[in-house]
Amino acid sequence: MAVQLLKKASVLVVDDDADVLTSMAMLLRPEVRLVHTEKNPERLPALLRQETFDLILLDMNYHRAVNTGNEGLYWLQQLRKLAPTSAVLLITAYADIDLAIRGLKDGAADFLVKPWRNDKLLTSLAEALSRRQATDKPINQSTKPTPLPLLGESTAMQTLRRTIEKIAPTDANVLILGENGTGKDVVARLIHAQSMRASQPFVAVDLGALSENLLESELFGYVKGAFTDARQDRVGRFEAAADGTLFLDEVGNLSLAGQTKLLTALQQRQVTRLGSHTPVPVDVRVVSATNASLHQLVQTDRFRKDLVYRLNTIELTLPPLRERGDDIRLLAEHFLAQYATKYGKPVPRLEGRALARLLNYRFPGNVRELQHTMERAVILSESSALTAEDLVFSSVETTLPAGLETTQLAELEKGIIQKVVDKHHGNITKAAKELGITRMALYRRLGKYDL
Ligand SMILES: Nc1ncnc2c1ncn2[C@@H]1O[C@H](COP(=O)(O)OP(=O)(O)OP(=O)(O)O)[C@@H](O)[C@H]1O
Repeated sequence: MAVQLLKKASVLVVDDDADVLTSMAMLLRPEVRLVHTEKNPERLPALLRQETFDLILLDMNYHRAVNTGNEGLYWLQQLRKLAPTSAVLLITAYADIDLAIRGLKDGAADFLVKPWRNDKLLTSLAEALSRRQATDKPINQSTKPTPLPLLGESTAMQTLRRTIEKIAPTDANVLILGENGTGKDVVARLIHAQSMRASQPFVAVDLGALSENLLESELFGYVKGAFTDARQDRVGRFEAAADGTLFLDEVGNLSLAGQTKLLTALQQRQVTRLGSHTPVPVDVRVVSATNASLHQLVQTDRFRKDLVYRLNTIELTLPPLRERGDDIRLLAEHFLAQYATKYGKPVPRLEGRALARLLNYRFPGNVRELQHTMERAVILSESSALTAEDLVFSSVETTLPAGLETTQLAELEKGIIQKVVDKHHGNITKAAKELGITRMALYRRLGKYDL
C-alpha cells in the first residue's frame, strides 16, 4: 500500500548542491510519479503557486547563508504556508540533529541524516505519505504545530502554568528568562497557543545565530535589488509574523546596533524592508527569551534598558531543572516512555541507583540534557531495567560532597571549565555547548576565573 502511494507521488527536492539533486533524481525517478529538483529556495514561492507536491525534501543547510541551518528552518516555515498539504522531510547533516528535531516540532514529517541510505530514504517517504493519507488532512496544516506539553508538578512549574494561562490572552510582550534547555521555547509556543492570536502565525527567530549583516534582512526583509543577492522581494520575520507572535530567541545576543533597530521597529510598530523607503505597519506580539542575565547586561551597558522595558511587560523566569525536585523523575520517565515508543522498545524501568544519579547531577543543559540522556539510554539499554551505568551525561559529572563550601564550588567550576576548554583546544563554541551554557556565559566565567 505504501509502495503504491509512492508510485503515485510527486516529489520536490530542494538543495543547493547540484550533486545531491542529481543523485536524488536518479534514485527517485523509477520509484515515484514525478520528481522536480530546485537548487534555489528563493524560487519556491513562484513554483509552489503553480504546482503542488505530495512530498518535499528540504535540505537544512544552504551554502549562501550562514551555515546554521536556520535557512532550512526558515524555508520549512515558508513551506508550511506555501504548501500546507505537502509532507516535508528535512535532510540534515549529523551534527545538526537538534535542528532537525526542532524542524519536526515545526511541522516537518520526518528527517533524514546525510549520507542517507537509499532504502531508508524510500521507506521514510512512503511512511510520510501513508501518515498523510491516514490523517486525511494536511500534515503541515497552518502555522500552528501543537505545542509540546510543559510537564512538571513542582510548585515552580505549577505556578508557571497558572501564570501562562493568565497572561497568554493579554497581548502583553513577554520576556522569558532561564538557563539553556529550561523550556523557554516550549513556554513561548504555549503562550502563543493560548493567546487570541493562536490561529495566526508563530514565527521564531534565533537572534544568537544571525550575523550582524543578516539581522536586518532576516527581521525586516528586503526588496529586489537591495543588495547583490536580492533577486526578488522577501518578507522578513516581522511581516511573516503579522497578526501573530514573533518569538525572539537569544535576544541577549543582539548587538547594540541590532538592539536599536529592533527597538525602533517595536516603538513604531512598522518595518521598512532593506532597499525600500516605504514602511509597512505590522501588528505582532513579541515573546522573547534569553539565557543571559539581561539585567546584568543593562548594568554593564551592553543591553539597552529601554529595549528591556519594551520586551518585559511580563517577565517569566524558568527555574533550572536541578531545582525542580521530583520533576526530574517525572520528566525522566516521560522521556523514557517517549523514546521507547519511538524506537519500538518496551519502556524500561528506572532503577533506584539510576534515579539517584539523575537527582545528584547538576544538569547544566537542563531538560534538554535530560531528554538527550534518556534517549541515549533507551537506545543503548539492553534490558528491561535502566541502570545507573546506562546513563551517559554529556558534560562532566560532579557529585558534590555534602557541606562543600562556595569557594570549593568555585574551584570545582574553574577546574571543569578549564578541562572542557582544553578538551576542545580553546574552541569556545564547542566548550560552551558541552558545558550547556552560552558562549557569553563562558566568556564571563573565563574572565572571572582569569583563565
Ligand atoms: N517542562 C517541560 N516538559 C516537557 N518537555 C520539556 C519541558 N521543558 C523543556 N522540555 C523539552 O526540553 C527541550 C529543551 O526545551 P526548550 O528548547 O524549550 O529550552 P530553551 O530554554 O528554549 O533552550 P535554549 O535556551 O537552549 O534555547 C525541548 O525538547 C523541550 O520539548
